[in-house]
Amino acid sequence: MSDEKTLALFDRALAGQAARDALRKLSPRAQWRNPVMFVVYLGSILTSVLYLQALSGRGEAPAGFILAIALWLWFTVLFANFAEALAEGRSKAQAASLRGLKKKTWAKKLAGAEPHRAQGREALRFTPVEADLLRRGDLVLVEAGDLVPADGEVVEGVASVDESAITGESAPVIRESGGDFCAVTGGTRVLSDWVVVRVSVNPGETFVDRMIAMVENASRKKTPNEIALTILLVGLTLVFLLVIATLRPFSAFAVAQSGAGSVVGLTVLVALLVCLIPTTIGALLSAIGVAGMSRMLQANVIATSGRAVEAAGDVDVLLLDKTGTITLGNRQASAFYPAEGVDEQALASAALLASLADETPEGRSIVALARQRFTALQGQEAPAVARVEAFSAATRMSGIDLPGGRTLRKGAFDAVQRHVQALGGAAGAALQARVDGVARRGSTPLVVADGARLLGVVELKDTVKAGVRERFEQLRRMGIKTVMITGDNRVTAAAIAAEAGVDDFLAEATPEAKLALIRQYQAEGRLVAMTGDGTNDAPALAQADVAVAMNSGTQAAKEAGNMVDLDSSPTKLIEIVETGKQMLMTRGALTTFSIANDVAKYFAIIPAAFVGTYPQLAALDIMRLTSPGSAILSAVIFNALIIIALIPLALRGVRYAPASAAALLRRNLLLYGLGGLAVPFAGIKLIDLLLTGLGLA
Ligand SMILES: Nc1ncnc2c1ncn2[C@@H]1O[C@H](COP(=O)(O)OP(=O)(O)OP(=O)(O)O)[C@@H](O)[C@H]1O
Ligand SMILES: [K+]
Ligand SMILES: [Mg+2]
Repeated sequence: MSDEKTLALFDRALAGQAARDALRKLSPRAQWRNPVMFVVYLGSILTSVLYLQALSGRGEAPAGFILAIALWLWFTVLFANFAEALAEGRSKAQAASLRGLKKKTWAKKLAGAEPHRAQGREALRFTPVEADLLRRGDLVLVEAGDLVPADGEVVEGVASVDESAITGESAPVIRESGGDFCAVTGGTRVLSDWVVVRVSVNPGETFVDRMIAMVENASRKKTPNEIALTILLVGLTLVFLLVIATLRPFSAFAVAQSGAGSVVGLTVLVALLVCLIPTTIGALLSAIGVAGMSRMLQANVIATSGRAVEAAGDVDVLLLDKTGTITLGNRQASAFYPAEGVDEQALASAALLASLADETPEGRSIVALARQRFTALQGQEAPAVARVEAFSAATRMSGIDLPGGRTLRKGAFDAVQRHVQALGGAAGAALQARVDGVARRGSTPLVVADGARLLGVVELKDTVKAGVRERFEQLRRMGIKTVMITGDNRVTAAAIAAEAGVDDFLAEATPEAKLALIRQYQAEGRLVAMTGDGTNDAPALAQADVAVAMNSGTQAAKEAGNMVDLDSSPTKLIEIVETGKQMLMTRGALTTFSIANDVAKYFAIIPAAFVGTYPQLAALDIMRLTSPGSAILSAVIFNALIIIALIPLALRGVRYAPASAAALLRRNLLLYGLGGLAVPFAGIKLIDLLLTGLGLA
């Protein structure tokens, strides 16, 4: 995404909108959602009523004092609303720039919903329709220069697509049918060739729409950590409510004010309550959550649940796919190794036949290599095929059956061996050495069988991505274990794992094995994160705590995940984990600050309110504030202003450096704990001096 998304913290237009929204949120229904601030809200109403009462009663001094308290309580509520509205406004602005993709475009809708194996472009008949009339399952033709009219999957053809509208990367990407890179996003542009796309979502149900709805707080459910914290805050609030209620008869301050006791006394108690309950974190909690979500959006990740963002902060096991995540992924055939007594061309020809109907990148690369090495195979057309066996992660094999019973297969050695033995053939132990030789280089060996005969091995080269090793180092420092998962054989997996520097790996993994591994880690109480793009990843993505589906992946993978990475870059998982950690740390830091800064108010309000009855409380009056009234008013004013002062920190998040959790906790407790204790003393004293200077004390 382009950089306009990194909005200025107090973007003027957004601040204005947030101020208006803050007033709109004054409705009881909206206020009720935040229990701590709801108490302040009730306090504001109560003191406003008390002010009116004082107006009609004797002695005007208390009325002015009560009005000041009431106003600053209303400000406290408004500042809290403003913080939440500002965070939501920023996220909406970001999400809206994503929604900007939905340009009004036309679509070339094909008749029928099944991709007829067209004999090329001219066989395709289409009718132009409005893009937002398309429905899930429709087939559309997208040609070079066309905008992709809706999110979908390529079911026919290969094309290069410019996804810069969502990734900011102008380098075109290949989107093709059959592989794990088959998804296209509405609003991106096809640059070359043509593809038939099956629309995968109805308008309004795209991930962007779901993100916008969630950000608009309509569907942003509170996350477990937030719920736990809210329960703590509500508990604290109730404790102070009880304390204040029992203090009612003792507030001699009221009595000291000769007779206006009940009205002013009650006001003082409300002021005391608001200053003692955790309003600072209560006011910012929601803003911190929304800001965390929008930081995810800044990383081009659409989180479909707040819980996923938070879980990202607690993740301690990362499952990474080998092909396409740790390695570049477009594994290419690089050599044919015929078995004893088989000539290379026979091997190449069988491998070619077994791959003519194979849409995977591996299959295509075998056809290309065979044709490039043996011109005789150039013209070889697909024979009359009785049955195509498509590749699946379960069988780890693919091929064709010819009429007359001849079967051609290619795939993982163990899988093809079982296939050949089932046909009564030999296990081909002689090939084992060749297979291991290829695998030890980190390449994937595909064994080819013609009927019950093993013809030899095809080498599929793959390379580990640059920078992967350092990223895994960084994750280890954050206490996160990396595990490589691959359907590939053990020897290849071990070679790649050693080169990439992962902590552990699972080879010959079937989708069930991946699922079982996640469950096993979760049973040990760990939170598991994984990225996936293929349909075979769907069950595992559904099970993982943080499941990032590639935007280029299949719809099934995206539905199963709880995050979508628009850049489809598998190492994005690391950034996601860091953003999640940062959000949890920010929440912890501000909670610490909030609790700490409430302590100082004891020294400001308690002596002021009760020194009449208990003269020995004067010992607490270390701030030497001007008068009981100004002490209480200064505390209430500080209690409101500190919310505004902490909004930038809540939105930007605390500075995050990958270090061990213990070190980070110590730093935050010192900084925000001691800071929280000290700042209010200075703040309240300053306000008191200001009030005195203004003759308002
Ligand atoms: N098109 C294909 N035809 C036949 N066999 C294949 C094909 N593609 C892969 N294989 C075999 O199936 C095995 C499993 O493939 P799968 O895609 O599940 O895992 P992978 O791509 O090797 O690794 P990863 O799980 O990281 O994607 C491969 O290691 C290879 O031996
Ligand atoms: K408070
Ligand atoms: Mg794969």
